[in-house]
Amino acid sequence: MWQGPLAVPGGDRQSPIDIVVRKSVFDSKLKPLETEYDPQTCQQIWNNGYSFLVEYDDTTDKSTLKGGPLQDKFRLCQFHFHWGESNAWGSEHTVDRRLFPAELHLVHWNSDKYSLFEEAVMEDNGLAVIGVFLKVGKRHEGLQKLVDALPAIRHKDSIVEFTRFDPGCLLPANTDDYWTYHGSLTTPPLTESVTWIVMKQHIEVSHDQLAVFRSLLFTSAEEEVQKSMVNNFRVQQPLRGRTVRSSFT
Ligand SMILES: CN(C)c1nnc([C@H](N)S(N)(=O)=O)s1
Ligand SMILES: [Zn+2]
Repeated sequence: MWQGPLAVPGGDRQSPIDIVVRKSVFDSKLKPLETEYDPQTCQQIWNNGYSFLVEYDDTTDKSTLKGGPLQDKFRLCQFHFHWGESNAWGSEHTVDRRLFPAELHLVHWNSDKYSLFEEAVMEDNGLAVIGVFLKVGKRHEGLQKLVDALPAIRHKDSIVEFTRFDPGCLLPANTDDYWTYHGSLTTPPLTESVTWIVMKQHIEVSHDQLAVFRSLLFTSAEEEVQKSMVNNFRVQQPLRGRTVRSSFT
């Protein structure tokens, strides 16, 4: 799995973490999430050599997240996944040390306070990422359009147009129950600017759909040795005294 700098100098709010359920603190002030995603803002899907990203037009407040633990409105800029080479592991966060085969991240930035992602990524309250665990089970009909696009971006730096995709179809039925804590991006620049919102309820995808994720490559078309894009997750980081709050008892 991707390690990168094991620790960020002075980093005391790194992600991902293990969510110890019995140590999470119920907070009745936590509101339900409010997502408003416009499928028309979906632009392209590309392989960045770590994962594959579906990118949205974030020049206006058309696809937004508010509510939950957030005080401001956040704009969706992209979503991506982390997964393992086997169904036994692959997620970045764990729940009482339980690993899931994959994890979806929907990345948003604070458009009430900042005018660009690049600005927001440096600020404490700059980003909000929704994490959703994936389990292997029945086929996810909404995911299939995305799975069908993956062979076209097999290699690092390949990109294709990808439009009219509603990321809301990837959220679990129940988005009221979540854990939230202050952490960081899990790939470089690892900046400690993320309010994490990890869904309690997972979504199901089929074994075959997940197998297509694993057919992607870390390597570009020019490289002699092709490496399967698997285990693109960071290991859990120390909690360093942080409290994980829950929106449910
Ligand atoms: C620059 N952006 C949007 C990101 N940088 N790192 C990201 C990580 N993949 S994660 N897992 O969202 O922290 S997302
Ligand atoms: Zn991620």
